[in-house]
Amino acid sequence: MTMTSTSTAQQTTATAAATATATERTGARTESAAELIGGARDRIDALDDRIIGLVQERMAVSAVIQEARIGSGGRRVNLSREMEVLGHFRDALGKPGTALAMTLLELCRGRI
Ligand SMILES: O=C(O)C(=O)C[C@]1(C(=O)O)C=C[C@@H](O)C=C1
Repeated sequence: MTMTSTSTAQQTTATAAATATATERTGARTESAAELIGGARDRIDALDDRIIGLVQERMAVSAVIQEARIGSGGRRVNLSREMEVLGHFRDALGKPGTALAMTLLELCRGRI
């Protein structure tokens, strides 16, 4: 055997190492599944960046409303409006939607 040739045993070992790497990276047992998962994770990361940007935009708009209300002599919190927001998310996403909306409201106006 020359120094540059690769035995079947070495190839098998290399393939096993590649599969182990895919499993370590993604939990998948095949390289093709790991590639699909890697691409989908990139899409999720991009979606999460957009969601974070939308949450930050919502916080800024909410602050404008709260400052106008407080500046006019009113209170920061408007519970009837918060019930509408909670209902909107619950109708769209069910019970976890309510929890998500509560977290959004907490981010936008702090804890009551
Ligand atoms: O819609 C309002 O009046 C707001 O002040 C915005 C907002 C919200 O972030 O959705 C924040 C605080 C209020 O308690 C209710 C709702």
